[in-house]
Amino acid sequence: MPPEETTPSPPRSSPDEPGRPGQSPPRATTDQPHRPDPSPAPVAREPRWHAPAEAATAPVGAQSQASAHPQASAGSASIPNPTAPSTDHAGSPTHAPTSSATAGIEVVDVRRAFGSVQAVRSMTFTAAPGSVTALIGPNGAGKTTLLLMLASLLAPDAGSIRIGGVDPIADPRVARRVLGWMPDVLGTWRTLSPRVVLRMMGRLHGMPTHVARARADELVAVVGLEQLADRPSRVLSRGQQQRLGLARALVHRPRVLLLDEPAAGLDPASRVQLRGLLRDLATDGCTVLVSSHDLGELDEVADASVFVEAGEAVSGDRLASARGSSTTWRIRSLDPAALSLALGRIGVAIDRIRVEGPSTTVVIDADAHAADLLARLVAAGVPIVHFAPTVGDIERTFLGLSGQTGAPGLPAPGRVQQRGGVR
Ligand SMILES: Nc1ncnc2c1ncn2[C@@H]1O[C@H](COP(=O)(O)OP(=O)(O)OP(=O)(O)O)[C@@H](O)[C@H]1O
Repeated sequence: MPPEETTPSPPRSSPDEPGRPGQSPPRATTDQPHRPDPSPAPVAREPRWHAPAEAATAPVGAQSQASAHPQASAGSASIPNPTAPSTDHAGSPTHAPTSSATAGIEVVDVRRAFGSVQAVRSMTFTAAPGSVTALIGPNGAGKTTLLLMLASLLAPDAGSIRIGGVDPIADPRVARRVLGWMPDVLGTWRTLSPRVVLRMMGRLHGMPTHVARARADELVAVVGLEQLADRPSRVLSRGQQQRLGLARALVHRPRVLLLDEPAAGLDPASRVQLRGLLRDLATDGCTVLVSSHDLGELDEVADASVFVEAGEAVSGDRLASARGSSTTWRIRSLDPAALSLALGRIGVAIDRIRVEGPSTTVVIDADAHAADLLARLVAAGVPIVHFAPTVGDIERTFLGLSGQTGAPGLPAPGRVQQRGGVR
């Protein structure tokens, strides 16, 4: 059983260890009882929370619904592949058998209602192994409901789900060996320390005591909780609880990782570290599906994205239209006057240019035109120090879907008047 279901009633906080607010068990999002957590699993070492900077800043791949682009990240060569055939602590196979063709997430026409509320209307998408897929949508779109169904904690009314080739509804015990689940709010034993919580999770996953102990020690370091590892969990801050929640999801080295708002409450440095960890896990072959409202974060880490609106995946046509044909680029130069002059000489239409403090923004129709403009500015001797879109692909698409542009005050890209040298 997951800790939130088996957690004994929390004792009162002692005076020297005051409990933190908001540490009650997770919100009830289902109308069904949660099922037991996944069982055992194997393996060796782990990508670290303190990931290499280059992995943390890996560029975003092409963002497209229901497509994924496995992306190699630097600094991960020594990390073992969690999808490799594995054995249990006695040397016997423990993972559910999966083929590479079915190792990711497959969702076909999944539906779920709560009474008269159709939370998930019709969801179809895939998430590929070795990639981070973003799950994006406004409040109430159905993301958490979908994740609960993927995590085998909520039965769909209709449709088909495969997690690593396993049907989580028909075969939840096997599915739970494959998947790791990090809910948006951590439910845990408030009086137990993170180290003990992780040991218990290891034992619940079927690990022998000494293996569970070693795994807990390892994970405490992976998520950077060494200093608090032996304090009661109730003293953890929101961000520290997130770290423990992630460690808990990783205990059995899952091949599919489902994360609901994992960066909530994390400080900026921790967010960078989380991105590095997720990239490393994906590089190792893990299928990572992450729901978040932090579109900038997702733009940094995701290889693919699934946009959800009113319980449905947004169609490719709508996504293409939402992305629009133009992008606003931000340019900074050591010599702003030279930049303005050069933009005029190159023939950029005045209505596409906007000066915003030390930056200049320019609406440009295509990446190739942006590259051409940059080359011309450099050739003109303008000392450029920054040249990038004002928002990432995911954010631009989300804003397009919600009818907003990425740059307040600028016309919507699709409505920019077509004149001037750079489109
Ligand atoms: N247990 C429940 N009983 C009744 N309605 C529910 C239940 N869980 C979710 N809903 C409803 O289903 C819809 C989808 O909720 P869900 O939590 O999946 O959205 P979400 O996309 O995760 O939202 P958010 O981004 O705000 O977390 C909402 O209208 C919500 O009110």
